Amino acid sequence: MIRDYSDFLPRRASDAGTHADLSPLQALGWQPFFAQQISIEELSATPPVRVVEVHRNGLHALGDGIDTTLPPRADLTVGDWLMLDSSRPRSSRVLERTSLIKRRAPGTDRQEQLIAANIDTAFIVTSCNQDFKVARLERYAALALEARMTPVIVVTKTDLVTNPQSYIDAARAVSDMIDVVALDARGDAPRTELTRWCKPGKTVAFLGSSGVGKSTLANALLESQSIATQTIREDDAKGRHTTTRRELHAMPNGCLILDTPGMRELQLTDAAEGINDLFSDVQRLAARCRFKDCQHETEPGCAVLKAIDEGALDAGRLGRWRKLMAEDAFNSASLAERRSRDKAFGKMVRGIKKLKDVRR
Ligand SMILES: Nc1nc2c(ncn2[C@@H]2O[C@H](COP(=O)(O)OP(=O)(O)OP(=O)(O)O)[C@@H](O)[C@H]2O)c(=O)[nH]1
Ligand SMILES: [Zn+2]
Repeated sequence: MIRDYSDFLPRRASDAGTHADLSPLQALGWQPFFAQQISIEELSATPPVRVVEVHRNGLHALGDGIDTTLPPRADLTVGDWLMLDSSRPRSSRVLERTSLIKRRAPGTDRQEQLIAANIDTAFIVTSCNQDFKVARLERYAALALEARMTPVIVVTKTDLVTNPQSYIDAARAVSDMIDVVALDARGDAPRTELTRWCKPGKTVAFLGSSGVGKSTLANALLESQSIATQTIREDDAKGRHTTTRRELHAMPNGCLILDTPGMRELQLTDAAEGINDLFSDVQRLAARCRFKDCQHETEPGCAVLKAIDEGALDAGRLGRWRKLMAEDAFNSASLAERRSRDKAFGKMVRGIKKLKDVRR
């Protein structure tokens, strides 16, 4: 099948404005952070390529004059940079990432699933309807902070409610470190409101449930209709999971955009730091409790309970913090368990092999 990648590749410099200054690699999001990891010899033997799309049969990767498909690899995801070893593509070295989004895969085997790598800004998208849930915003924000991305909350569908301000206020309460943008995703607003995070050579991603307008926002920034969108169900405002692939697209100015499929379930794993960063208000209070190991339940001298009593902290927020910490601890512990089990199993297999070799 021949695909048209013209939509991915940045347009000619003449209609791209600032993008004229970018080298072909920079136009794919190449940054000094990656260049620092390689030697000149490595660069000439194995040129860098970026995974721009993940599909079932492989990974589509682009580089300077390179357009190739690599076999699928569980340790690679969209946005990754690797040094392409054309004789042994499977062994191509993956460069250290500036950021990595992962989650615990849905289902019973608590495998870690890589969602995207090397994203600078994460637009966390929700709408002024039943999708709007503070707990979900906190979950995504903790994930973004843990992944070392800049989170920005985008509240769409402001045109569908008479009082969008209540949604905006609730979104602002998630963290005073996180910017909140509220808009109608279908008009010019995304371009005027979101472009300050969309600089040439940077990579931004849209995260959020199905139907909240991620593809609509991406299309607005891409100034095209290349990503399909679909109306949501009227009864519960749920989307129809229109976006199924994870794929990078280039904006006319040379910023890269990742549209992700709506995630039905987002379980945090290894995200304690992100959760702590997001709930720094609770952390700050907890530091003032009389007991170091205060559980903020019934202890005397508990600064957290005092703040709730005085109305300075919302009891719901404390409850959600507890829940995320517990979930993260559970998922991380079972992941650690699984890793050590796999290690022990590997050791046993190697042991048996050795034994066989000796017997031969
Ligand atoms: N009125 C209104 N409709 C919007 C807005 N943003 C998106 N929509 C509509 O909501 C529906 C879903 O939008 P999409 O952009 O497909 O949502 P998505 O988040 O990409 O959904 P998935 O691809 O399923 O994950 C479409 O019919 C859009 O036109 C908005 O701000 N206002
Ligand atoms: Zn306490």
